[in-house]
Amino acid sequence: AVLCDNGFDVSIWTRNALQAEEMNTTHTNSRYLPDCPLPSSLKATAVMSDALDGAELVLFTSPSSAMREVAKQAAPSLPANALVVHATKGFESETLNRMTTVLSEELGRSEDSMVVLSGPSHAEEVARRQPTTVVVASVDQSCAEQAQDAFINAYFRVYTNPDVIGVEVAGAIKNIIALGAGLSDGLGFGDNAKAALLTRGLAEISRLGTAMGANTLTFAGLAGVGDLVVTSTSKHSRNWRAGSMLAEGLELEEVLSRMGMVVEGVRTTMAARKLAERYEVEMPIAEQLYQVLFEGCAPKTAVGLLMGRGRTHESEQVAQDWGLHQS
Ligand SMILES: NC(=O)C1=CN([C@@H]2O[C@H](COP(=O)(O)OP(=O)(O)OC[C@H]3O[C@@H](n4cnc5c(N)ncnc54)[C@H](O)[C@@H]3O)[C@@H](O)[C@H]2O)C=CC1
Ligand SMILES: O=C(CO)COP(=O)(O)O
Repeated sequence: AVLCDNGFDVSIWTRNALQAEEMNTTHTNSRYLPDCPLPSSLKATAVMSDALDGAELVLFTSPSSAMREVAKQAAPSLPANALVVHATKGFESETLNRMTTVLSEELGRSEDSMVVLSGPSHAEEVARRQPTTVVVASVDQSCAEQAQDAFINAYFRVYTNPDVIGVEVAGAIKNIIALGAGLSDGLGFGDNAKAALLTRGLAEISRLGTAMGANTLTFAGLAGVGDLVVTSTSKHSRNWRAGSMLAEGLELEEVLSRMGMVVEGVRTTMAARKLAERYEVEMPIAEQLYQVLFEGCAPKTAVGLLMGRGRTHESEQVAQDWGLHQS
């Protein structure tokens, strides 16, 4: 919708021909974005090569679990000079790769030319043209600027950032904390608990991201604290909603089937546990979410374990998490 508003000729690909027909005829997507009219100039197709024909910019937005499969299908028809951008928030479960790595492998392009678009941007609000700010990150500044030029407009403000690792890690891990925020709210805990979860959650994001090579400052920006806040507090957030349903005592499978849309934080919790081990960082909130999601731990027990952790000294921890040296 943003690219249509900016005057581009936009084709959207879906594997579902009926959905393509609905988008072309009634200009709606009732299954995934109800009550949001789509631009009448948007063309939908279930034929990948038609969607990619002559494309100058290709935006990949599948769930992380489908990124490799979708990129594989796109590769043969991808125009050589098309700018590749993605807006997916997660890791590949099997390899723990970030999405730019998956795209680079499948598309045979340099990872440095890939762009990631991230930040606090619920689709429901963007489609209604409500003010939204995002980041486009690429190692190649000219690629980031091309994406910035394409997307920026009066209601969609786009910042560039060279820190692809930081932007991708922040976008993925905040979903775990948002699940935790939904659980906390669902359990009836208050604003104090949520503030603690967000603050200590940001410390975990920063700790892992920095160990993976990110610039710590990215976590203070839109892709970091910005997206963490929106996903942990918005009524639109699927991760938050999934967390609040878990607090009601529903089984994970039941929650996912009721959601009917991707809840990236679930797979990301598994990935984060492995990444924490690989990079030797502590992620106590992610670990407790793992226990609740996959090991049958009662949410209240998990909260008790978090609250009862060994005593520590905040400024030393903050300095470490944010890569600062204390004098
Ligand atoms: N919805 C939002 O507001 C935002 C979502 N994101 C990210 O975008 C990604 C996608 O999220 P949503 O579109 O919201 O999810 P969704 O669950 O609403 O829609 C996913 C779409 O992908 C399709 N899909 C699933 N598996 C597929 C496969 N194997 N091959 C082809 N198509 C497949 C589904 O049919 C559906 O059309 C996620 O990583 C999410 O974190 C990022 C920013 C905002
Ligand atoms: O990343 C998002 C908003 O920036 C979307 O979050 P949910 O997947 O939890 O809806």
